[in-house]
Amino acid sequence: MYKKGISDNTEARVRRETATFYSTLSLCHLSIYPFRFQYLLLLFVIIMISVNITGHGVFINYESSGCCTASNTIISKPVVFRVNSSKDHNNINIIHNSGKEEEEEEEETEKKVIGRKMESTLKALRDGESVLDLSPKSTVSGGVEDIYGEDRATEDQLVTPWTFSVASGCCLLRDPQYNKGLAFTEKERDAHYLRGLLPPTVSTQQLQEKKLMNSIRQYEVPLQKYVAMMDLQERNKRLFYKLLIDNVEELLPVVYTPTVGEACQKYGSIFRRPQGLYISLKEKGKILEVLKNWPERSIQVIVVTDGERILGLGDLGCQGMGIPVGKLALYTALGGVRPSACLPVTIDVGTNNEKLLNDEFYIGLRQKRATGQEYYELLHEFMTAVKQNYGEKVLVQFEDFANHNAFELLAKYGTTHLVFNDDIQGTASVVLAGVVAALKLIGGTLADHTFLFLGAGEAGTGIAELIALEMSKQTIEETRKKIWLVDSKGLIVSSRKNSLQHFKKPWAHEHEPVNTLLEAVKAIKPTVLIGSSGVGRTFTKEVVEAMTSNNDTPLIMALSNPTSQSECTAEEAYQWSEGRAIFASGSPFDPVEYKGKVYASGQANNAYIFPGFGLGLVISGAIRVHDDMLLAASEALAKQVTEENYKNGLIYPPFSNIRKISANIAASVAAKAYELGLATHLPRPRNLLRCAESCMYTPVYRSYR
Ligand SMILES: NC(=O)C1=CN([C@@H]2O[C@H](COP(=O)(O)OP(=O)(O)OC[C@H]3O[C@@H](n4cnc5c(N)ncnc54)[C@H](OP(=O)(O)O)[C@@H]3O)[C@@H](O)[C@H]2O)C=CC1
Ligand SMILES: CC(=O)C(=O)O
Ligand SMILES: [Mg+2]
Repeated sequence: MYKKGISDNTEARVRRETATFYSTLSLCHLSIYPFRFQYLLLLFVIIMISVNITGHGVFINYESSGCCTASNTIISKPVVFRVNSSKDHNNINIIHNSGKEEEEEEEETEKKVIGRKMESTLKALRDGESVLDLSPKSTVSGGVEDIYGEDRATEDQLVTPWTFSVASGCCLLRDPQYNKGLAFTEKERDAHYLRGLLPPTVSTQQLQEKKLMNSIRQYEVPLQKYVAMMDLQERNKRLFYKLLIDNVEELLPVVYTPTVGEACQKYGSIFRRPQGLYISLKEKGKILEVLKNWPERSIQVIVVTDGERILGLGDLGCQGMGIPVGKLALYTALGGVRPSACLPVTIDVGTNNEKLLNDEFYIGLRQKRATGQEYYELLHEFMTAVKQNYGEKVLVQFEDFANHNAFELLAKYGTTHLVFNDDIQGTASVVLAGVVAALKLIGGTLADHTFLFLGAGEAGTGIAELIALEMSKQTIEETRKKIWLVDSKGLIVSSRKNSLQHFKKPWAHEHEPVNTLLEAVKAIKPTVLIGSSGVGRTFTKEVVEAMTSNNDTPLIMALSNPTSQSECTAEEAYQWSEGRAIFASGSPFDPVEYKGKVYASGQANNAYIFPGFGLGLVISGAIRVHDDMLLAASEALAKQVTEENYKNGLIYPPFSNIRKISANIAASVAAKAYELGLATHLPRPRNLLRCAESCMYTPVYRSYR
């Protein structure tokens, strides 16, 4: 209903916005003020045209467009504010279309009132104070506070700071952003033409949550739970995020690894409605237009995959979409980035997965993967269009690309865009945090330990590099010597140097060739063993026993996802090490009982890092990612591990605290961005932690007038 075209020219945009405006407001309860409405409508259309014609680039979508009728913020005519909440709080440009002298005085008063409200809110933001009005009285349909509530707190783009309209009737019930289902009050049912469309009961969000959790728990098959959660996300976003936040430990394995892996494998069959943008070779030359088809304008985080290395499941082509969708759900639930600022993207250049190519339900391009120039041209067009459409500060997270492209894309766009590779950098940060935390249990400093990796790809070499960087208070070449990696051809040693991919070369140390992991463990005698091969059950009994015979407390991290690809299970790690191993894994395992003692293992997953990391970039307005920010995130995470966690053998804090953890990570990342001169939201808020907390999206229902 809101999408009327994809053309980017001014005329089409005005047409589209005008149509949007009509269709939205025609559903509102504006008939109470018929006169005013027509007058406002006319003024609004004039503003839209003048603003577009004058090239101010103002683009108001249905969500942020509004009228004053439902508001008590004393605005009697449309005024469009250009606000940069970060750079210059006093510099609020007001673009209006008055020209009527008799209204000027009234307008001046309005501007002052709104200006004062905005200034106080911005000052609160700057000082790191809460700007949230989470009282049940807060409204969607009116009030400057709403605009600067957590939904908009991280924005520095154009806003209309009074009301934004919400559709009525069936349209409202079908709009997942505003739908509250049975929780619409009697008053709202009257005001928004919902009478008869809902059964008489008025529910609370808490009761809805209880009911849904009950029904999700009835499903025994994880994929059914996944589909139920996706259904909810498409029906009622606030309830979806409330469930996810309040039941994070239970639902993370449903919307994320391991279940998301199975969902991607079967995505063709379970696909219902688009959850993100599909950009295929067919869209070459038109990617900017495709981006404009997405209903949200104010995007802050994009997670993009080309589907070639989905978890440890290999090439799933276009069906990899489940990954960006899942990662962004975590950006919101765990990191507080508002859902409308998140955009999942799948780049479809074909697939080399024969099974999918022959699957009649496959949803992607039915061709072999494009490579070389064709591939890089499409990616380049995408990266250029992203910056053009969303600006310099949109974060692009590369996810689950194969390593032959991942390193190159990161290096290429790291200097021109705000990019982050979760598999290389996020994983490195979370593992470094775990290792640093584990030092309390296994003793020594980082430099005292010897590391052996099974898997020398994105995750393996990314982690190795960050550990080396952390230690490189000495020289990095020296510290690298304590880190060894095994790939599918055995231990990476200097005699293999000529045939190695570039990212493996720094790890080719002097040593005779070693073919197997077990031989490598015996030869290198690592104190820390990290699995990032994507191949399950490779930490065999012999390997774990060899680690245990060399170390009192071996640190064993089986990072590969999903659970089927984990290098060993928690049960195996504790049994084979006779309860001595400190164990963490990429996908979660239930606690294990061994000889009367219960062992709870940690989840070494980049989900601890990327949501808070991204939030830190957003609140500081960072324009580039720097390795020191990864170290800062890692340190912030390690600091969240409590004595009690250590006592239980845990090297990560529980996910149930993830919002607090993310806020701390965000504050540290933002602090580093300011320190490095990479932040653009100036002046720097005095209290970054409070600022981060204030900006986090909270999915409680708003009341609508
Ligand atoms: N827990 C977490 O947060 C994360 C977990 N992961 C998981 O880590 C795994 C790997 O990801 P990533 O590094 O990006 O993948 P890559 O494809 O980049 O790397 C895989 C590496 O494993 C090696 N390998 C494959 N099979 C074997 C084998 N049988 N024996 C020894 N080495 C082998 C490959 O060797 P070669 O180069 O010779 O082919 C390659 O070096 C995946 O399962 C992924 O889900 C990834 C990111 C985050
Ligand atoms: C967790 C993650 O990013 C991966 O397994 O690829
Ligand atoms: Mg990944």
